[in-house]
Amino acid sequence: MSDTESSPYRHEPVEDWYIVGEEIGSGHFAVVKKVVCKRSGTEFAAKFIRKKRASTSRRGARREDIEREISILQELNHVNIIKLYDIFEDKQDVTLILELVSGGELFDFIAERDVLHESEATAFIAQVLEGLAHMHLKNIAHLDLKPENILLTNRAQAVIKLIDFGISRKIEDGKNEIQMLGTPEFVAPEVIAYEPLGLYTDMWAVGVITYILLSGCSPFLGDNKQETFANICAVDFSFDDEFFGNTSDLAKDFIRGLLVKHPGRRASVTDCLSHPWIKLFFDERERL
Ligand SMILES: COc1cc(-c2ccc3ncc(-c4cccc([C@@H](O)NCCN(C)C)c4)n3n2)ccc1O
Repeated sequence: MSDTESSPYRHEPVEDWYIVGEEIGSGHFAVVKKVVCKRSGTEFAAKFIRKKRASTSRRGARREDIEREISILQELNHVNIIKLYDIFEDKQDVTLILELVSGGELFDFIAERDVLHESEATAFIAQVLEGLAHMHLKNIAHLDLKPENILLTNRAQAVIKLIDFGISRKIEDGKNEIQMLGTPEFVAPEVIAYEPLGLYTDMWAVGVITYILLSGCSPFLGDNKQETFANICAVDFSFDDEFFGNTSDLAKDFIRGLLVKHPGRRASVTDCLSHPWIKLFFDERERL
């Protein structure tokens, strides 16, 4: 019996239930399209994941990777994490029906603004931390956190949504021997050193993202991947006055607590949520 026939996913054609629209994005072995539910008229995002056809093929996603991403999405339920509503499967794709997020990527928001005010940055980072806290409580690490994988519901009072759980993992007994690579600019030293990854690997990426939000610069980016990796392993970063001259000491302290080589000494998501720089955001939200 083929995988398709025995799988628990819906085997009707997606097109029977959804009007498939424009492509809104793409990732590894997947394209994301806007779709409209024929019955309700509601818009969703559909992630069409191309399946590997033969074990020797280099194209397509492995079944165990698809099933792992689905299992992780099914376990998560948080306002800052993309919601999974339905799953279809046919001969060539597994298709995830997901909530549609219309404000684009944080990456583009930063590019348009160059730098953000600290209050804007804390508003984004606090929500990333709340989504991560939900994941880390379930021992799930994202492992590919970067501005392209943080979407905004709108550009005004933006709610952020974490996406792309394609390399996410359940972390058993605090670490995982998986060998994998996220995006060079955002990977932690343990990823480069092929040492065990953990929830702490996400926290390094939060430090890099915060640094970028406040300065428009990437702390470790070199002229090539090797140089970037060398900068990361040396934890070679600084708060150049040209970009951080007006940044608070609290913000720099928050970043310093995350860009720490030893995973055991790196700030956890709980440490970050109680950091004074982030507490300012929550106190303000309480007050309003
Ligand atoms: C759950 O995993 C994913 C969800 C999505 C997703 C879900 C809902 C949704 N609403 C709007 C969008 C959207 C809008 C613009 C660009 C992208 C995205 O493809 N860019 C992310 C790039 N990333 C995968 C490196 C996605 N999405 N994307 C995209 C990739 C994923 O791996």
